[in-house]
Amino acid sequence: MLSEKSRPLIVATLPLVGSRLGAITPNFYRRLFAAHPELLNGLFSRANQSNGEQQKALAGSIAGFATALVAHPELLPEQMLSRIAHKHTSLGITEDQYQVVYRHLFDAIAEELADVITAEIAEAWSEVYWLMANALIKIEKGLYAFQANDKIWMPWTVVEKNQAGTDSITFVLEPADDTAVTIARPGQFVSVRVALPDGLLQCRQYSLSADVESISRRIFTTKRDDGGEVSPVLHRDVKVGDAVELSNPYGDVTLDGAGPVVFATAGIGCTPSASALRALVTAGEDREVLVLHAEKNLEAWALRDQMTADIESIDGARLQLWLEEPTAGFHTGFMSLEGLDLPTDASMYVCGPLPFMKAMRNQAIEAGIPSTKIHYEVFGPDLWLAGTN
Ligand SMILES: NC(=O)C1=CN([C@@H]2O[C@H](COP(=O)(O)OP(=O)(O)OC[C@H]3O[C@@H](n4cnc5c(N)ncnc54)[C@H](O)[C@@H]3O)[C@@H](O)[C@H]2O)C=CC1
Repeated sequence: MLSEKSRPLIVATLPLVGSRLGAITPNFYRRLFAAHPELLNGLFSRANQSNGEQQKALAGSIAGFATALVAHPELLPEQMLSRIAHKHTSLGITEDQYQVVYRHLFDAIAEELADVITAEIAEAWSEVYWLMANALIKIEKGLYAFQANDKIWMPWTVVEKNQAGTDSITFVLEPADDTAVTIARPGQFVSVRVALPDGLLQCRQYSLSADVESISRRIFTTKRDDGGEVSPVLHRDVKVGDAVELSNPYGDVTLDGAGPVVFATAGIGCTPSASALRALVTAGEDREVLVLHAEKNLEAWALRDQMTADIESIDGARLQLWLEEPTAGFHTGFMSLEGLDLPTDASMYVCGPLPFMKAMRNQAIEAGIPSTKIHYEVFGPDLWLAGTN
């Protein structure tokens, strides 16, 4: 809980700190990587450092956390913390790293706010930082303890590499050693760590796309991002028989409970809903499921065969498709919920490009689905949660 002493100081300085975060976060990362260059090898994304997205996400989450604390000093923003904790654990973040981040972040704040900062203001912001850090440390300990092993990275052997639609590939992997495997939940992701051509280790999170309950294989599907660093290596360089490092499964946007479900997905964002559909089929669970999917054209849909077969075998499952390229029998253009018969008691899962998710969430709320029942998965730095709109 934020102390009564700190609260007015945070309220008074939040606009100023918020307006200077654009300078504070790059200053922080400069300091952090100067002192710990090893963090760039296998932890932080080089691409998101150079395009500035990591800085924006950090700035947004500090501001978002402080804003939430000021509004409700007795509550911690659980959903926000849970999302960050799942991402952190998939990268192997440890408790001691919070102290390292604290030192460099507060040195950066002291430098960038030198004209206004006082010892009292610094102390109030320290309190905010440690409220957030300690809450994350606690959640992350619980997530690590839940795993079947205490490893961060495990070697898995690629046993199949299958083209999936025009731009994606489905990788099927088997354990390369005898580390105990955690059973995943539908909707979860793993971090995948590969060496780039220049030797730097880099990780990305990919949703499991099928058979999440298996302990003998992992399946994920990834779209090639030509401007990216990791998916081109996976698509071009990783061959059947190669070992790839995977984390344990994480992610809190999972298909739980019973009742009607709406999946609204676009592009490669279909992967978590594909694993959820497969889980329903495996469990022999029939329930009302509305699958809404959007693509450029039919050929681009990475998991078309798997998802259409699974939808057909679930009693109560229906599919509606939007294609940007006009195609007979399907909606044309971007997805729209207008005029659809949405079950208003449904849980809704949204995944795809950020503008798509924002549009779907707004439209679903208009259509009467409560915001608490709308779940979304963001890949990459969490710019939406960060409140940058
Ligand atoms: N790599 C992965 O395994 C996963 C990636 N993602 C995320 O999905 C996103 C990219 O997916 P892509 O397949 O490349 O998407 P894309 O750019 O090919 O777009 C897919 C579809 O999204 C819809 N769309 C695009 N912009 C829209 C807008 N402004 N409003 C409404 N609808 C819009 C369109 O129907 C489009 O055909 C990335 O942000 C990625 O982070 C999500 C899940 C898994």
